[in-house]
Amino acid sequence: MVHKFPDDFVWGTATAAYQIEGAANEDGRGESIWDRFSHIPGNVWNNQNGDVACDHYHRYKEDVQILKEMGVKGYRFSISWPRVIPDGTGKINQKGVDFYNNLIDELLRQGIQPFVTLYHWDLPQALQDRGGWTNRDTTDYFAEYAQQMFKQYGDRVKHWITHNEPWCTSFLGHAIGVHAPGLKDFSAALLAAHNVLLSHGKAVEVFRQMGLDGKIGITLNLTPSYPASNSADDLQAATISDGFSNRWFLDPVFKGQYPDDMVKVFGTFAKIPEIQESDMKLISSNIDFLGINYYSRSLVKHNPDAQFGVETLKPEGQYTDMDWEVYPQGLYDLLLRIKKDYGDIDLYITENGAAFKDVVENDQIDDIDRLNYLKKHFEKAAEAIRDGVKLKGYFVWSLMDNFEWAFGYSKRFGLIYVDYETQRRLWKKSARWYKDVIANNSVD
Ligand SMILES: N=[N+]=NCCCCNC(=O)[C@@H]1[C@H]2[C@H](O)[C@@H](O)[C@H](O)[C@@H](CO)[C@@H]12
Repeated sequence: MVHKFPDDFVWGTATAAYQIEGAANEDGRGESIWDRFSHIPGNVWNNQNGDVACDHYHRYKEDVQILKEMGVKGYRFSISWPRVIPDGTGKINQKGVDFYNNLIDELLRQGIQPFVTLYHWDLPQALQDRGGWTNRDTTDYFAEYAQQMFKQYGDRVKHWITHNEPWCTSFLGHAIGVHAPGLKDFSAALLAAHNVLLSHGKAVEVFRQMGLDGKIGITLNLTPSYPASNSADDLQAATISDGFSNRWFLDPVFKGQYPDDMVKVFGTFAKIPEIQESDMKLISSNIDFLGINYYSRSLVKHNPDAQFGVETLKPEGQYTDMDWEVYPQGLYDLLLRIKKDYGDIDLYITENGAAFKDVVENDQIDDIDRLNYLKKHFEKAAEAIRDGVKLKGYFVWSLMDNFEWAFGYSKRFGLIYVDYETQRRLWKKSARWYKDVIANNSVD
């Protein structure tokens, strides 16, 4: 069966600064928390780091040429805050600003719409030294940074994403500790989450005040949670899992309040952040679209000995190299749920993709697992659009293999294979297939 997409559907790919740029100590770039974190032995697989990565800082024209050949309509990338404002506040680094000017102009020359993420986890270390996201002042520094970026690029960039995955920024970085800055303090994580959301609201306010022609939103990683049975305990476990993964961020952004049930759950063992009068109004400032990063689902059951009384299961089925279950139905269910519970707002899949082990034979990479993963998820996206969801675009994670955070370069998500020894880019089978999907605007 052929799944057709709307004529103006934005097919694209996504990347992030720290994962692809390299040039970590070049042209005035300041240190980020990921530079610091990745250089501490033990934090990243094989003690790898983003010092060079895909050398995109020097190879961006070649990479934009690949985007052009792929026929993408949009390209989602992030700006490295410490590359443009090395100390996080104050002085601008013109060479850093020029890099993104050149990248944006190159994309527009090739007829590709830039979708810009302001924060994709690489906080300037100078701000971390003052408390980072646990310091409320950082929300003002973020608004200052956002204003500068709107001023520099707002004439050409028409889609802005304030934050990428506040859940990861907060919980992986401040509670679980596997991401920068590597804290293991749940109260700090809740405070960080609040300040990240508040900084989002302040950036939206600045964007509106500047009267820019464009749209602004936020990207949330959302994980639909399913109960292992219909028992009251398992249903409650799924509700708590949904609260932790999804509603802790969706409710403030769209309803201007934290979910009561989760305030009670978290309040039993952590400090709920102090909320000032205008905070929730700012956090729930009207946005133009929601970016959704979808990878997989959670299947859960009640277990009194597990965290929050929730045990995550590993059902039979196919798993990616990240050990994430392949579950396309979760994308459909998630999209319909967002529309039902949070409103009929424009949606973009700002990330979806899969890591599988790639084998190179005669410069060919037959990544049929990744191709089939994408095919199944595209089909579910088409069904959601058919059933009334305003899905406006889909960005595959990722354009190319890159630095996969604590997994280093051991996990490959790219449509394009990167040989890190030579920096050669090789089209995988999935990339050639994606080019055809875009050309036909349909999945067969
Ligand atoms: N509840 N819960 N669980 C949350 C589980 C975290 C899932 N990881 C992501 O969403 C990250 C996102 C990131 O933007 C990108 O920079 C990463 O490279 C990809 C691939 O890893 C994905």
